[in-house]
Amino acid sequence: MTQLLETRGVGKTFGRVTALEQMDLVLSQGEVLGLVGQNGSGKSTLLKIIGGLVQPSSGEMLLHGKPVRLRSQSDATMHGIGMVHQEQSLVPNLTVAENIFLDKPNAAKAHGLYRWNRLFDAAAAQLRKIEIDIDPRATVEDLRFAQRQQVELAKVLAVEDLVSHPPIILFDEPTSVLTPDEIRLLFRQIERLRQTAAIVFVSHRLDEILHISDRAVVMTDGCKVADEPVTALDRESLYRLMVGRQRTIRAPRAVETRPAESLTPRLDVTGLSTGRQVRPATLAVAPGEILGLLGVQSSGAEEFCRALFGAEDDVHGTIRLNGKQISVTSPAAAVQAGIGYLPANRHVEGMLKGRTLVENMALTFGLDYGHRGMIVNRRAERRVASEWITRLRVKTRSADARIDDLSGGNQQKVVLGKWLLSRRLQLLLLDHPTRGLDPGARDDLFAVIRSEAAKGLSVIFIADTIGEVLDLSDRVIVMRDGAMSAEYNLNRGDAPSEEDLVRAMV
Ligand SMILES: Nc1ncnc2c1ncn2[C@@H]1O[C@H](COP(=O)(O)OP(=O)(O)OP(=O)(O)O)[C@@H](O)[C@H]1O
Repeated sequence: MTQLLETRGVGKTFGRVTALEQMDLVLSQGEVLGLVGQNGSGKSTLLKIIGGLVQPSSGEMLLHGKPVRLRSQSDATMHGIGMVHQEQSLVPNLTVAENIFLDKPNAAKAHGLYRWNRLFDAAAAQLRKIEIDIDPRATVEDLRFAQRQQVELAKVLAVEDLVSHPPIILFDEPTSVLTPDEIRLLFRQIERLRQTAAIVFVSHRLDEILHISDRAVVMTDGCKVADEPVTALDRESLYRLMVGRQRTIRAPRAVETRPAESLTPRLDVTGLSTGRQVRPATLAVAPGEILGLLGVQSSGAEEFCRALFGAEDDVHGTIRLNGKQISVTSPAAAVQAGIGYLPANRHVEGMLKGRTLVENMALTFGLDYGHRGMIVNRRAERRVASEWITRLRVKTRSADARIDDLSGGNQQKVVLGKWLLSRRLQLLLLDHPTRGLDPGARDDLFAVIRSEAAKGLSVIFIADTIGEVLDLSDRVIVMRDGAMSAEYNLNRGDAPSEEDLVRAMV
């Protein structure tokens, strides 16, 4: 196999934080390298260095055997290195075609100006290449999230046609926001690319790593701790290498530990509908119950949760919390009533950028720890935030670090902590809470949710996978086309097969 890229002793420090240490890695043409590691272990940093976005603090990189210094992302692009980011990198008010060629300075241009027809034709060819039917003239902000993700892929894969040598394509957790169909399409592209390119694929889903990769590299605290062909690995051994401990298998919750049904429901919803996607729904959730919602995208599950949080327009129906009717006209009203919501898109809705971990965590319920009326007790806030930072194993140098400086998965934990530290929280709505979490962190999160539920917190959660729903929930409701299509009470012994659930979903 031809060696395309080599990193020799590459390291990166951010102030006092060492993100990457002495990384030696070889990438060859025709191979898919699966990169795994706990949240904050340095995977994104390594990818960003290879992709030209971050400059290493030490070590060197060789491309086709020659030392190279990549000064920017477009420098990397011109060397045939493309990267699909965890967050989308498109410019919303430009067309699809402009976005695809934005970082390719000379494409479809004459005297520095676009030749529009040529640009649109070239973009159409790139979209066709990856079997995507999107108008290259459309403005990106008018596209749905999933379509934007596809444009992102087209943009990156356009580097194939830019260089005469084999490209290097980096995927940083590409599947966490994709539906199963979109993942299949992505994997088809990776199989096609495998013929010519070298690929690095980061995912927290170990099954995906084992399925698509030839080799797996495991990182811990910025160091490479294993580099093995996937044929020598299975789910368990990969988990152990990553997390450093064996998986704890959940003991089934005994039925009698569940709250009696005669209790006033924590949440009682009658005829709740939203103008666009949810048809009138009636449901009750008991105190301490964990209800899993399953559905394909556009099933209405997300909108249902957002409606409960006052974040949807045109909501009808009645919502009772602990028997009392409440009017959830805005997220502020929902918070006031004791309802929390972890959004799937934490970067847009969940996080205060530029602020510290404590500020983010104390944002909503800081006043719970105030004394003498409205005066906030900063010391108490800090103490409680620090307790949750420890409990959720957030990897940070300090509670006063800026949230921006944390890895994606650790940011997710902070946004969740913001709700969990509340003393008044009655109902927590979790929209894809495990997105971006490594498998160990996911198990930790489930343990925390179970323990809070045992203390009485009611939880409704939308999971990434059927396995997660079955793992965490007491009861599962499947939604299809805005209505509830099936219900299974796992604590009462219902044991739906994956096939049952999929049938109810589609
Ligand atoms: N710009 C930055 N400033 C300060 N620290 C940073 C910065 N970027 C990353 N770090 C730190 O470097 C370490 C590695 O982060 P990185 O994002 O590479 O982890 P990761 O393995 O990709 O994590 P995740 O799985 O959560 O995405 C973390 O401790 C993170 O806080």
